Amino acid sequence: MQIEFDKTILERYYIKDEVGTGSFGKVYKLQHLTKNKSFALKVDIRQKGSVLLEAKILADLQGGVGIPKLYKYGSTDQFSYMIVELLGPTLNKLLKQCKGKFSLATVISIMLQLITRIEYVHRKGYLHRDLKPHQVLVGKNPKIVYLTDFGLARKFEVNNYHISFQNSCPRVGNATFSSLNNHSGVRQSRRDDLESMAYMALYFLKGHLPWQSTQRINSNTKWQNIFQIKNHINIENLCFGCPKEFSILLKYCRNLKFEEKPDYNYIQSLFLQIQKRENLYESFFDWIEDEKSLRSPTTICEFSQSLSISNNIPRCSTINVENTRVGIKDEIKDDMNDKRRKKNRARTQTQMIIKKNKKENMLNIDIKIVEQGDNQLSSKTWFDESTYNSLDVTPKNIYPEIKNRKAWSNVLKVKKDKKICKVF
Ligand SMILES: Nc1ncnc2c1ncn2[C@@H]1O[C@H](COP(=O)(O)OP(=O)(O)OP(=O)(O)O)[C@@H](O)[C@H]1O
Repeated sequence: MQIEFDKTILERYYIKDEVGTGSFGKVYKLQHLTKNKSFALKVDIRQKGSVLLEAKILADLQGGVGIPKLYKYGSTDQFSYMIVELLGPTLNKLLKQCKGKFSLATVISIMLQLITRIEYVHRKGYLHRDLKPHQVLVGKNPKIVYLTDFGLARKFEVNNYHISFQNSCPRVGNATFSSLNNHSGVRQSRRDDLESMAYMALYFLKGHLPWQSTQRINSNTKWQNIFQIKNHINIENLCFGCPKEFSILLKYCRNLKFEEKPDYNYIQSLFLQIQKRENLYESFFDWIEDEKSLRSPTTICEFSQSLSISNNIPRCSTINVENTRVGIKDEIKDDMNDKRRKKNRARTQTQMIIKKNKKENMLNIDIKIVEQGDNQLSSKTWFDESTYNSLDVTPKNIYPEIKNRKAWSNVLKVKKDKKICKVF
């Protein structure tokens, strides 16, 4: 359908490009004729008034951080529309740009903001009911994420009364990120938004959810197939490879009662816990250019050594320990102010790959020191012999499962390019 835009909406604006399409309509970039200002125009071509309903909800939500500003809404003979703040790409688009996965630091930075957005919407008495990566967009400031598309949002609290429990309700929203209760026809409440949020966190970190399929099937079959997998998969298997807090979060969301107010601070604290433990940046986004360069590590040196072992090493495995603290020589430490020291530490990673060669009863240790981004101290200065000697790596860090310290009684020295690495 070709839209003839009404002059009364557009007398001061012109439409530049289409910036998105959804199931209810299209979104265009709108440019002011004289001022250098752009907006987004969301148009409901099916004339069902869904954009008007969304605009009214958005009007109620105005003032929250990460909630798009609403400028105007109304309808013409042909369509209803709203003019809102023009935002940047969706997280789904950014995920594709970042090769299908976000780093742990980025996932946490996103989730810390998203939980605040959801809490805000809930505080205003609304449920979003359709959370997915397409609905989260970055703003002009690419470090701020916005929650959008309130087309399916509804009140869960009217005159301070929580809506009543119901089952046999029609499913609402999208199947991939839907809560189990929504799949089963249970009326949505705050807990369902949070369960969707937990699936988003997993999706961002792993790049895929086990129930996602590229098969073209009708909507009903899709909902059913997804439910089958989502309902039967063990949470630990689903969260395999992610920090333990991801499974704790999902269990927490699934155990919330229908009317229960989620503990948003607790959820925040789970993510902050990971951030602290893994020594991650507080606000890190893979899609920001200079942060991208930080993500492409430069290998400074690699060592390999085989160690004869007679003890029982629990199992043959490869362990990649990232973000291990790397010691810095004292005089270099003195040169650095606190901020720089923190930055340098966060930008350096020691990766240790430990493989047990079962047949020969040998333990192969590969140590790789990588530096992320540029440092004021060049890698040559930084990684001299004494720096290697001060590597703060303990067997426990390297391989926590090794109980018998005898296996490590030998100090392992690895010589390569006249540099010495000492692993205690
Ligand atoms: N304010 C905005 N600024 C820039 N692009 C936007 C904005 N709002 C939406 N978009 C783009 O338009 C797309 C569709 O918008 P939206 O999700 O609001 O439409 P919808 O019809 O409700 O979609 P859905 O099928 O997801 O319910 C978004 O995925 C996004 O790419």
